[in-house]
Amino acid sequence: MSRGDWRRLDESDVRVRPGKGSRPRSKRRPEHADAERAMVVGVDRGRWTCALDGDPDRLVTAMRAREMGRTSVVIGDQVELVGDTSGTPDTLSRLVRRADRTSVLRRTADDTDPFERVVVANAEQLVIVTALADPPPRSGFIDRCLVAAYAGGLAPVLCLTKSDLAGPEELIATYAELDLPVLVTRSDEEPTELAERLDNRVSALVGHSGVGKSTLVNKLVPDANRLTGVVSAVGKGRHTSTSAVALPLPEGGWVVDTPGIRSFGLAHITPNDIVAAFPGLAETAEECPPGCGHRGAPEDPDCVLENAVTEGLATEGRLLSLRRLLASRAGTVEEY
Ligand SMILES: Nc1nc2c(ncn2[C@@H]2O[C@H](COP(=O)(O)OP(=O)(O)OP(=O)(O)O)[C@@H](O)[C@H]2O)c(=O)[nH]1
Ligand SMILES: [Zn+2]
Repeated sequence: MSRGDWRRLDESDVRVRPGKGSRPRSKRRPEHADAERAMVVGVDRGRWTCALDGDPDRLVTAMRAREMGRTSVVIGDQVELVGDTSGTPDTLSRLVRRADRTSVLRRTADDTDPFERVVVANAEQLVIVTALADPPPRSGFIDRCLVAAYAGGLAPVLCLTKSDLAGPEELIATYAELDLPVLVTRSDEEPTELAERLDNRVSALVGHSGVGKSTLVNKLVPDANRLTGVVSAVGKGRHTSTSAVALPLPEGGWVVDTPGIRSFGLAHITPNDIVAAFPGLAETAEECPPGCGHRGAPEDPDCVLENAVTEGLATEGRLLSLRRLLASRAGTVEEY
């Protein structure tokens, strides 16, 4: 493999296989039997802020050990630390291992980075924050978030803000066939239902600027501003507002704010990745010709997904919703 090919490999695909040959020979590193588990809650220029045992009161700053190679470490990753894990200012521990991920959220390639990167790992939910007005909702954005969630292994939740300005009925109807929990909030009321859904889970929040995401985060995490500073400062001074941080919820669990993410990387996602998140339709898709895009005529005239509807495995609306998502991945739906 050439150097260029290595760069193209997403680091999350690289598995460290601890075979006999790779066992460390030095007695000074006896497989890190004393390593402590932690969750990554902040990342800033080569320093990782980690919560030991996932405890927000035991934050430690770590640097990556050389043996980690190119393995990427992002917010939400479960890692193992050795060395000084006291968390005392100006101490650094060493990050020696990263667990396999249960979910991934990728941001798109852009001018500064030509590769799609995982930016949040292991989040259980993706909360798509959309204002009902000011700015107006864009179903293209919601659809692309849904695709990223389904393909990355996160359960999507739709949070509709600013319900004092417009009603949610139309959007609720649009997504009625997707088993998508929809929560409605407004800034003059407490987001109780949302707080319950986030309780004791790791959830990523995404939304455009101005939709009221900060307003929500401040209600969910009363100390959010100070904590953002603590988590992302990591002993290096300045706080970069574009890096994602995980903020601890008062009753347990974390919300990951993603200020730097404007769009998700969907280029690597195949139609089958999306269909797999649709029980009933996924089984029928196995009867489709190889490489089927599942969008029906004219793009995929031999697609047999309609059979799922005639056989009662899925409703017509559900199939249409799936096909709308497939189209949004293909980039034929208006971009946001
Ligand atoms: N009418 C109304 N306005 C709201 C509501 N929630 C937030 N706003 C207003 O909408 C504007 C944007 O809110 P923010 O919470 O800053 O939105 P954001 O999504 O974090 O935006 P950025 O900070 O730019 O990322 C502010 O002027 C808020 O006061 C709401 O429920 N109803
Ligand atoms: Zn098909």
